[in-house]
Amino acid sequence: MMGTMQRIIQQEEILNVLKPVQDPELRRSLVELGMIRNVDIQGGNVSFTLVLTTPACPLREMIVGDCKKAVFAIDGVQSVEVEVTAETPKAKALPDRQGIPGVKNIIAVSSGKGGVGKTTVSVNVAVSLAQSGAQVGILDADIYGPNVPLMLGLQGQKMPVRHNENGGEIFEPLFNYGVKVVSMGFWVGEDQPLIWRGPMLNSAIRQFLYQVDWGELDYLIIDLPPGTGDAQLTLCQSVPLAGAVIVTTPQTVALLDSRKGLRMFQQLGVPVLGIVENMSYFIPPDAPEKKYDIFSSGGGERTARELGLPLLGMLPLEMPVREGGDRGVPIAMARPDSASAQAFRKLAQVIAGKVSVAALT
Ligand SMILES: Nc1ncnc2c1ncn2[C@@H]1O[C@H](COP(=O)(O)OP(=O)(O)OP(=O)(O)O)[C@@H](O)[C@H]1O
Repeated sequence: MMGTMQRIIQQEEILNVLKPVQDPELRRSLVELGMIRNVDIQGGNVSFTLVLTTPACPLREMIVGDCKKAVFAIDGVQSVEVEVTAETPKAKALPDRQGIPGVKNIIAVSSGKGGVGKTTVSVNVAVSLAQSGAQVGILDADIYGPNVPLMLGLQGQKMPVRHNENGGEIFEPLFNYGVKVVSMGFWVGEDQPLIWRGPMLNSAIRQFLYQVDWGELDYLIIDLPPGTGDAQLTLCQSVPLAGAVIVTTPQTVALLDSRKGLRMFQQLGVPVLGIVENMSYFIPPDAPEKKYDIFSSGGGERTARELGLPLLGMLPLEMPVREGGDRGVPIAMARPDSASAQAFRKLAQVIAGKVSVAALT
């Protein structure tokens, strides 16, 4: 450009305009949280890295937009390039709980009664988190009906075992759709009836938590058995849970049962992230634009309000969800554009967001 001197933009200016931009969930400055890194200025071209607190950040686009707007306000800026990465924070330690080395956040998925879709939610949330780029594991602790192997296409497989230098057994998780998987089903066979009681149950659960080579995980999802029995107690008292999610359907009975679950978590000092309403409405396969409230509407919302918990998500009842489960290809994987897959993805983001906020505040 003839005659005009190009203004030199300083790194300081970039950080100054970014300082007022907040992480909307944490309500704190991105700069102060250390989320802005590697600021680089080449003439009028600015680039930097935005380090989110979870790869499944629900507000990614909004934060990037806010950052760009702030930087473009500086005189002389011609382009802004934002590279987005994530570093998931580790859940807070809890007294008398033993964490799993390398595992940052352990999230329990529970339900008051069976058949409400707890396993379906666990596997689809796990797959959605993995799709976002997170490192994810799932522990199928539903000792009475371990369905995770079936739903993740790993039925009939066995977990490899190796021995450490002291001769102790170390289990290797299986792996599919980006998720490390451990299930009671890999150990005893899915159709083998087993009565788990007292010390045997406790030691089996502890083995699956602490004798598995989980590696580095951002999220370990635990699919709990339904109800509030011994297995649930052992799990909640062993590991420092980042939070529990309660899955319910809109029916009144299911809702009543959720209340018991909530009380159990509260008594054990486990933070409850909120309620998930599954089978909220039916989407017919021949008319995907329609919605039918089969089990009445607003139940999940009402319960969430009564229990003082957030409603984390409402999931449709759709035939491909069940078919995907039976075929061993979760809907989040098989049909990522379907209404259900989108609802699972959104749910996974909401859970990840809440877990990160809890870890950092
Ligand atoms: N949103 C949905 N749409 C269609 N089918 C669903 C949905 N959620 C769950 N199902 C189906 O309902 C059945 C029960 O679901 P699932 O096994 O996930 O429940 P659960 O609560 O884990 O049961 P349990 O713990 O008693 O074994 C499965 O066949 C599953 O595919």
